[in-house]
Amino acid sequence: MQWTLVIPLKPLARAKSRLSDTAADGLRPGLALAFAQDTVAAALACPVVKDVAVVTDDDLAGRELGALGAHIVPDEPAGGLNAALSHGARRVRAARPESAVAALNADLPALRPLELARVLEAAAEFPRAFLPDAAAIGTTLLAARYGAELLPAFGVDSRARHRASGAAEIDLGAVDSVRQDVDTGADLRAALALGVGPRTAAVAARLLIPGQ
Ligand SMILES: Nc1nc2c(ncn2[C@@H]2O[C@H](COP(=O)(O)OP(=O)(O)OP(=O)(O)O)[C@@H](O)[C@H]2O)c(=O)[nH]1
Ligand SMILES: C=C(OP(=O)(O)O)C(=O)O
Repeated sequence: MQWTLVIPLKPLARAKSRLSDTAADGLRPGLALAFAQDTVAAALACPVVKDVAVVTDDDLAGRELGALGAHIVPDEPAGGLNAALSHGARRVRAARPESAVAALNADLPALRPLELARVLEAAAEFPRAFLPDAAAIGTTLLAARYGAELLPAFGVDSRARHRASGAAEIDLGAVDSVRQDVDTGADLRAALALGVGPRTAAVAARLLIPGQ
């Protein structure tokens, strides 16, 4: 099964506010863009990913991620993360109704294409499935096969909401790179320890990160 990924991205100037103690205001938009670039590049290199749609209103991010090969969908609902994801999934299926779609966070700078493939192959066993984040509280990926609606419920405590919605929880070892979202300085250190993509590595080298 081949998947279309829907990746949401906030305007860079407002992104990653919880990293303000790790990256100064002047560096944070570039860091958020680097996370998104490394996430999109790894997603496009995944053998079971057919294409990637990024839902964003950020002009610079749209240009840079479009140059990597993503389709850019404007965040027309402007109603937050879940509205953006539902909109992206509807757009994908308006063009190709048979699409298998999966929402993936844009803050996975350590993402490895073959780990993503294992997660999507596991998701293909269920109408809807999700992967909990590294903290085991949130979600990094929510998948819906042909015939199932995505019904995204991301945000604080989304693991419990996705489970309650009937989506199957994917329980796989050795997929840390798909689970390691970066919200805090501690998350960034964990991602650096896993090994991040080249754009994040270049920006992170300009930050003073204790323990690095
Ligand atoms: N298109 C779109 N994407 C969003 C929106 N809100 C959040 N996202 C994206 O959804 C994913 C998870 O978002 P959060 O972790 O809640 O937000 P963040 O900007 O990454 O970090 P914080 O500012 O620290 O909350 C990231 O890829 C965000 O860029 C939105 O309103 N529209
Ligand atoms: C939006 C979510 O992630 P974050 O922890 O990045 O806010 C989520 O886990 O549903």
